[in-house]
Amino acid sequence: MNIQQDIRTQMMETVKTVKKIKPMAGSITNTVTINFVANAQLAVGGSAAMVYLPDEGAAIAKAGSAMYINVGTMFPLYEESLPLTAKTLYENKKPWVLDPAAIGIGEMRTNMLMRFKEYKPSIIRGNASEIIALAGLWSLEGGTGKSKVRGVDSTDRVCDAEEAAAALARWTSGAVAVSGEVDFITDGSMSAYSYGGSVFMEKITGAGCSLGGVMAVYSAVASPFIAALTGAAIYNVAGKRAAKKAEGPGYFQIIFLDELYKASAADIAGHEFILKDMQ
Ligand SMILES: Nc1ncnc2c1ncn2[C@@H]1O[C@H](COP(=O)(O)OP(=O)(O)O)[C@@H](O)[C@H]1O
Ligand SMILES: Cc1ncsc1CCOP(=O)(O)O
Ligand SMILES: [Mg+2]
Repeated sequence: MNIQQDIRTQMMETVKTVKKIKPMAGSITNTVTINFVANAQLAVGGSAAMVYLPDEGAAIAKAGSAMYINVGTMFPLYEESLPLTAKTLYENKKPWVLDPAAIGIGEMRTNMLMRFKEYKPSIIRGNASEIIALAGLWSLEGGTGKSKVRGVDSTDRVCDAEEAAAALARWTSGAVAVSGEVDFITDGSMSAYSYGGSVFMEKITGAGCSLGGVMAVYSAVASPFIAALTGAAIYNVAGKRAAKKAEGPGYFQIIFLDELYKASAADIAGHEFILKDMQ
């Protein structure tokens, strides 16, 4: 079996296993898109639990199979919740996904993201500007000191974030997914470009956040690279199909959840992605 086929088989297994065993991936995520994240996790077959308090973060980190942390909206409480939860995940060897949403805004978000460096998230998912800024904050190659994130949006191209993504993945020994028109996923040695989706995904809030939540669900049953690539692929498939039925972002968001629910291992069999060896 060639490597592309082997990876595709692992992605298909990941989709099937999640639907079968319904792994629970808890979240501490932003208040803007929290409902959409939970719905997306349920749509692919996972189980969701959103928490805020420090002891709940630590408890759900231990009880769940994986976890999702997104720093999109900060509250004073998180100064305690976030490091404690990340530390618990790291010490208990639980896979976890970090979305450095809105990196660059405010001192507390910067401090929290700096603390996560030692707790090595299994998957880091962000748009190009967020990935470049996180690599900069962690003093890794490809990063820049000055964030070009515009609020939560990217002003960089995915291709400009490849070096930063690979450096972050090598630091964590995990995977990094850079989202955009074409998604780039890397574990620092093997990389993939995943195609599909829709421009409507830029016109709704939470496409990126919910993708991170879904990657957390997949990380419960697969390696970081396979989990991240499977998440990107299933979003590419569902987004492309939803766009054929929608005339605007409102209906797109609804129909996208239906397409996410319907997307199957068989759809991964026909999904377009290209592998690239980074070494
Ligand atoms: N122009 C586009 N065409 C197709 N898919 C897109 C486009 N922009 C974003 N996406 C998809 O939307 C999802 C979220 O990506 P993105 O918008 O980059 O994240 P964020 O919302 O965090 O900025 C990903 O699945 C990505 O593939
Ligand atoms: C608009 C906004 N503001 C703070 S968090 C957030 C949600 C961002 O969601 P996404 O990055 O998935 O579009
Ligand atoms: Mg985002």
